[in-house]
Amino acid sequence: MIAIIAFTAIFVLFVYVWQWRRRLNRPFLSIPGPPGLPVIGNCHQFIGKSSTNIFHMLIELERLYGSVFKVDVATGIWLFYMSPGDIERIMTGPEFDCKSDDYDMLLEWLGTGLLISNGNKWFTHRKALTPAFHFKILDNFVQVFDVKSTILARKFLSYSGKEVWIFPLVKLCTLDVIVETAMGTESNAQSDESGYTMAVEDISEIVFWRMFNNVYNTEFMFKLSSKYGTYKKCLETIREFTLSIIEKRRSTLNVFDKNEGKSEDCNDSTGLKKKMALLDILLQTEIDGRPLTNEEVREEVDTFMFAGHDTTASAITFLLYAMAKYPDVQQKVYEEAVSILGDSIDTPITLSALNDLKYLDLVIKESLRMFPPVPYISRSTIKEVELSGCTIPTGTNITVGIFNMHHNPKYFPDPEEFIPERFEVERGVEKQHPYAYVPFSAGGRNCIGQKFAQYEIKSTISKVIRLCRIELIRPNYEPPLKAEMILKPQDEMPLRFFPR
Ligand code: HEM
Repeated sequence: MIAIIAFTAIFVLFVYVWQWRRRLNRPFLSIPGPPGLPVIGNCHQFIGKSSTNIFHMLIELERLYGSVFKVDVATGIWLFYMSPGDIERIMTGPEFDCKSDDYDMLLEWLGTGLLISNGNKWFTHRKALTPAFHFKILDNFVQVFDVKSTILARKFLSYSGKEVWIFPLVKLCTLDVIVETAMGTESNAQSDESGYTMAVEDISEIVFWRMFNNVYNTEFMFKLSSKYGTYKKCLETIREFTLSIIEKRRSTLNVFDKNEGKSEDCNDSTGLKKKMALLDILLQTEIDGRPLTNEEVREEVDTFMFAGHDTTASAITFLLYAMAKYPDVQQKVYEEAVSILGDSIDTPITLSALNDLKYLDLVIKESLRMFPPVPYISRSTIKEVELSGCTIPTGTNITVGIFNMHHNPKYFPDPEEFIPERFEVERGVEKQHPYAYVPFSAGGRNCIGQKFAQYEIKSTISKVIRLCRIELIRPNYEPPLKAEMILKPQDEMPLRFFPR
């Protein structure tokens, strides 16, 4: 009797789930995608897969199904878009302005900082924080970029031509930069080997693993998993580091107040504080008619620390690799850097000199095309929308494949060849479709740190290249890639550096 009741209950549940999933799938019938199983959809295809495997699966799915496809993750359908027309719609349409559910996995770490927040909170914070990236402010940061990249270049040379795993070293450098600029706090991560970057590395991997693993999607199951302990430890390390930075800056500002403004941070003739840090805005400005709470400050600091160091580290790492792989490009970058900045690395760099490095601009663009630091971004529809001939219901998760689009031969002929000249104005590759090349995203939710990143990358590369000649560890070495939230070299990118 009990067996019959249990069997009937399971059967009813199965029919219910099956019907519910049929309704869920109905709007997307015209969109192609890999065949799935009746109740779990494509979930089983992601279980046990590493971030490298998942990245390759997404590339393969695009090859099989084209630039629009779906993946059935049992609790919903994920739509993937990889053509410029659709991406223009998604990046500029207010109905796509909301971040998708998978960003929820970041909530405990980043809170609702600028990257994840939506609606009024996002709008007011974005407006208040935009001045922290004003041209005049960036001008003050160039000196920090310069000092920190000199330390990095000297570290590379200290390996005397032996193999160096550059990604961890570059991350420490970009961490120093973001802490000393945006947070206005002295940082020596390159000499003190901060545990922060390792914690970010581990937590990013865990968060990505959860995004594609439906079993551990729920809090309850995640807490039972073997990764939960590491996750909590990482959070603790990150939190401790962030709070110490906020505390240090608060004390500096208190001293500044007591000295009635007589400090290194005095106003200059433009009326902007000479070293007004993003953190100062967070600590001193009223948003929505009130100061930010400690938790709101912490969320933004965590957000900017992460978004501002891991992305630029990825960009610089792949650029150094590209120059090692293409010695003729490296030579041209070197010659331009010496002709504009001189060969003495002690001469301070200026923003206007960086603007004159035109060939380096092309090389950076090409590297961000081939290796976009943010390979995928996700949104959720806030109302029913038409996209690519399909009516998409409210609350559907949509992923934009920046990496895939940047490698599409239709928009970038010979996409696997490194050709900086394709970005020359006369060739007009960017004009062909303005949304075919979007390493910093576009529209209202584009990267607030784009200019900051571009100057930091330019400053770092022009410094390293004037001090070092870069070589691959062996001819034709190709780094295996992994894509979590950030595109990374799976093996930490080994390269060799020799003095000029
Ligand atoms: C090469 C370096 C960088 C790249 C390729 C990059 C790329 C991007 C992309 C694609 C987005 C959109 C993300 C999404 O929609 O989910 C974004 C957003 C963002 N980026 Fe960057 N980023 C870089 C550097 C930086 C830096 C240096 C900072 C801070 C100093 C920064 C801060 C942010 C923030 C706060 C957002 C969220 C903006 C918003 O939603 O209003 N990024 N970035």
